[in-house]
Amino acid sequence: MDTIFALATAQGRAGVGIVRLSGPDAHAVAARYAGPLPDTRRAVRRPLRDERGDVLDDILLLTFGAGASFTGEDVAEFHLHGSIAITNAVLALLARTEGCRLAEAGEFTRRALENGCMDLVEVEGLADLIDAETDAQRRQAMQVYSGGLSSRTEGWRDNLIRAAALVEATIDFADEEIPENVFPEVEDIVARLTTEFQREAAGVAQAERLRSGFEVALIGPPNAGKSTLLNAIARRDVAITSDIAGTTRDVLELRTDINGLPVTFLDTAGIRETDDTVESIGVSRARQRAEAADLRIFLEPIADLEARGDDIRLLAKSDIRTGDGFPISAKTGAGVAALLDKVGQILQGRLQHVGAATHLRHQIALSTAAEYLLAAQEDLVDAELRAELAAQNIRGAISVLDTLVGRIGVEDLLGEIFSSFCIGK
Ligand SMILES: Nc1nc2c(ncn2[C@@H]2O[C@H](COP(=O)(O)OP(=O)(O)OP(=O)(O)O)[C@@H](O)[C@H]2O)c(=O)[nH]1
Ligand SMILES: [K+]
Ligand SMILES: [Mg+2]
Repeated sequence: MDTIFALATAQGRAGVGIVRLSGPDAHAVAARYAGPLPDTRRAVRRPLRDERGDVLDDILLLTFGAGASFTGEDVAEFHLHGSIAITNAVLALLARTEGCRLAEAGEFTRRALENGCMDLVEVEGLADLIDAETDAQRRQAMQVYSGGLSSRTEGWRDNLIRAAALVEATIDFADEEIPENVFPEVEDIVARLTTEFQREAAGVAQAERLRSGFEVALIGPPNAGKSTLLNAIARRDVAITSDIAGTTRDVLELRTDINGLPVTFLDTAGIRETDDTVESIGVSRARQRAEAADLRIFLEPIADLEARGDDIRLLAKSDIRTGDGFPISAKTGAGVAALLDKVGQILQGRLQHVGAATHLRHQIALSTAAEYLLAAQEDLVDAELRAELAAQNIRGAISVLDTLVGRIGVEDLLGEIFSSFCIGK
């Protein structure tokens, strides 16, 4: 097994830069360049010298023992002054060191997984945590990372193992007398978990949206004030505005954070019939993006674009108009904060159905497990005759749960999961 190393902190100039080593030689290499090792988990200040004895930096040295580190292996950390020259010199020194090599993307985490320090779901949670940009994203990632789904899965698995064992007992003892009728309990477990898996799977779509960010489209005819509203939301001049109808052609994206939710507002071309080739491309893009968005804000109704459930209908330019709709004046700013609150509330409301499952991979696994259990429910209708099939289907659901947490079939999934990791994680 190689000893791997990488810069664990971000590239570039910073107060501190941390180089992490993991593997069988991690401690020996640390001792060779930074003097005698302190006890594990005790930080000491040391000169870090290259092979000629030249001091590269004055560092904080920290070690972790195998079995009590992030990767499960011996680990050493060099806390360097975060200068580009220092980190480069230290990385070059380690690259020249026999038995050491630069880690691949995600390799530290992969070792943690292989050594049983984390399961697959926790690895996904860690990736989400590192990618999190808003508070709600951080909370969701933290819940996955800290094992919410993993422990739920453990519980489900225990229940299903019991259900399968009960059914199998009726097969094994078929000729003898069975002490009691076990099927009501089995039916109960299977029915309960079917519902639970379906409910969990249904929440994933919105959890995915929270990770990728919600899109909210500003829609209306030309000159309705969409671009002026976008600028008011941004509090700066993002979009060109004018009293000329057809000013906006491309879709403009504005990333915002509304009460911890990642929300991208889309300013779009005013929707109308037009002979102008470029404008008509803009209009069809506006329609497409409006269709796909999580929420639409209509500055004025559009005849052939139906508003859906939560979509918001504005009374735009409320400083010069009266009528129905949520009053907004992008010009004076009146109503803009209230509109953002409303958008935040609507999107937050959609997250209430998010459970412990948050990735498409979880959704697929839980839906598949639910299908096995539905089949088992059918078998149980005729339990005396079809006990064997019922047991098989319950076992099928168990093995899907095992794949979910990476107990089996991990290799197939690793490439995909680790593709999102950076070097040093
Ligand atoms: N009085 C008033 N005028 C506004 C308001 N919002 C926009 N306007 C004016 O309405 C005109 C059109 O504004 P835009 O923001 O360019 O409208 P748009 O919907 O983006 O137009 P297109 O990009 O052409 O589809 C400009 O002259 C704005 O100054 C408002 O709240 N009050
Ligand atoms: K305009
Ligand atoms: Mg515009």
